[in-house]
Amino acid sequence: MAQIASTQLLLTPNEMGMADKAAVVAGESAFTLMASAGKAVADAIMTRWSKHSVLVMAGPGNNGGDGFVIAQALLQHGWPVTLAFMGQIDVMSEEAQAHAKAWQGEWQTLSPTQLENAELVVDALFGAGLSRPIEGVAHDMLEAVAQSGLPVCAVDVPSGLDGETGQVFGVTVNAELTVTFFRKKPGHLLFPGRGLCGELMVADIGIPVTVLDELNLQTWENNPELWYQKYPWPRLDGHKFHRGHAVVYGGETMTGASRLTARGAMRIGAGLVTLAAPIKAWAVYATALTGVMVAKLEQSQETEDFEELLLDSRHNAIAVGPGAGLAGFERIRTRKIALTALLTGRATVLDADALSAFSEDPQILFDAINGPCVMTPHEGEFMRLFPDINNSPEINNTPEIKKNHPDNKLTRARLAAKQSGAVVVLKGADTVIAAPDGLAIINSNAPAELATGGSGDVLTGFIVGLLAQGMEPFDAAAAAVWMHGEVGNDIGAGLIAEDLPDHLPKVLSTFKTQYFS
Ligand SMILES: NC(=O)C1=CN([C@@H]2O[C@H](COP(=O)(O)OP(=O)(O)OC[C@H]3O[C@@H](n4cnc5c(N)ncnc54)[C@H](OP(=O)(O)O)[C@@H]3O)[C@@H](O)[C@H]2O)[C@@H](O)CC1
Ligand SMILES: Nc1ncnc2c1ncn2[C@@H]1O[C@H](COP(=O)(O)OP(=O)(O)O)[C@@H](O)[C@H]1O
Ligand SMILES: [K+]
Repeated sequence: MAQIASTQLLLTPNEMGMADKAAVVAGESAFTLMASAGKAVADAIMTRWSKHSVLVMAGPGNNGGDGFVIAQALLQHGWPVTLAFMGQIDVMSEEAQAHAKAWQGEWQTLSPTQLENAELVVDALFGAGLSRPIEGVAHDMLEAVAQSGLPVCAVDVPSGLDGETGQVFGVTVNAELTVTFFRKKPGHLLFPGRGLCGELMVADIGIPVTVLDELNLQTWENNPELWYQKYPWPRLDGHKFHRGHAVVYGGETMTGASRLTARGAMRIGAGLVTLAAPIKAWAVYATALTGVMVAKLEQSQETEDFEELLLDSRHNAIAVGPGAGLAGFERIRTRKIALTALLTGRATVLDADALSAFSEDPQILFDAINGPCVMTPHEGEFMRLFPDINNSPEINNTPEIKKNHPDNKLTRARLAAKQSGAVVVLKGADTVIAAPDGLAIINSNAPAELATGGSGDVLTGFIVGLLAQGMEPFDAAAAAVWMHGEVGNDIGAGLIAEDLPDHLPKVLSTFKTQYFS
């Protein structure tokens, strides 16, 4: 995957530091890298804004070094520039000192009063080297910038934002534009970080792509580049059995949920979809569904009937959870149905009630996962199923506290995948898809309109539909999440879950034209 989609790789600040060092070892000069970084930001500023009175805030490390380059470039183009420095020049890196010496304007010491005459702020206080919450004058300054409402261009990250987790260390600013270098960082895509960066630009500063080979990177931003080659397009000589047969379990009360799942599975191309439902609700399903077949599960022997249905090995992918039921005895039935699905060893998606039904003893569920499995919890379901990951004092107190901090959504999803043996799709505005072996993808194309009842049920349908067509769980989950986001964008305002499956064909056509013609 790394070679196919190198542009989608995400580097933590630490990994970016390693890439930076490897580039220097490979013959790039640190001075030139910093010059290119600063120039890229200055160019972006001059493209976006007309000549304004600029305040460049330069911090004590190389982020501040970039600030000196930016200030000088803008000054040379006739912009009125004030440079506000915080730090000690003689302890800065050689390249930062060299660029600081090249600054031909006036120096000032960082202070909130400098905002009075500013029309635009360049934030080069802290970048990848942020190591603790911001305090003192830097804190006051960032707070004053935030309150001023002035437009901000952030260098690498808005200062205070942790590029690894997307969390804020004490205080930060809301940037209108963020220019980062070489590759994005997870913190640019994970909330709240994503909401603080404004428009995000990635500048090529001359770091050779070959440095990535040495880094064993495992995190990507979701994009078809990652999985389009494995996408199961219908074969010219194919028939419906080549496209798999998905089985969706439907409960007795919330019948809409599993119907959305079944329709999602059909639309994404499963050859056949059977919805298996308890007899009490059978008529509802049978009346409402046309292309989807409905199988009856007799009263008091639903699990046995479900098991029997699955004896047919053509039923190659199963979804359990949407509308499965948690009230009273339904909870036990949902558990049994989920375990029956997992026992077949066939590709299974577990969502919603199939996750919550195991909140008291999740290990029973994890022990049953021996085949390809995708779990799609939202935050609430995740908390119920993985309380250890969220609350364990061990996790909060390890030396790697930052990496394992519960606010690190990427780490939480990875730990959950490892613990359960399933691909975990931790949903939200910044959905993370993680595999038990540590590979992870952050999704970034989903619009807020997707936050509506039933939208997750459709996602489950997309995933099971791709699994039925033979896609591997990690790829199927990534592809489905991306399609879901694209469909959401396509529909836009007014979106309801029912629309999602029926708008998929348009998104699929665009995808097909782009990647397969
Ligand atoms: N990657 C690339 O390819 C390239 C990267 N480049 C640029 O380099 C940047 C990374 O530079 P960097 O490593 O020097 O870190 P940076 O963010 O400037 O801060 C470190 C300083 O801040 C201090 N400090 C930390 N936290 C603090 C706090 N809360 N409150 C107060 N102080 C605090 C810390 O002090 P210490 O922790 O050591 O006490 C240290 O002095 C990167 O973001 C990008 O802009 C480009 O130039 C070229 C190519
Ligand atoms: N603010 C948001 N921006 C983008 N996508 C979102 C947002 N909130 C939720 N989503 C997506 O919408 C879907 C909601 O799923 P879920 O919470 O299971 O809802 P339901 O159970 O009603 O189907 C998920 O795919 C999630 O990633
Ligand atoms: K910054």
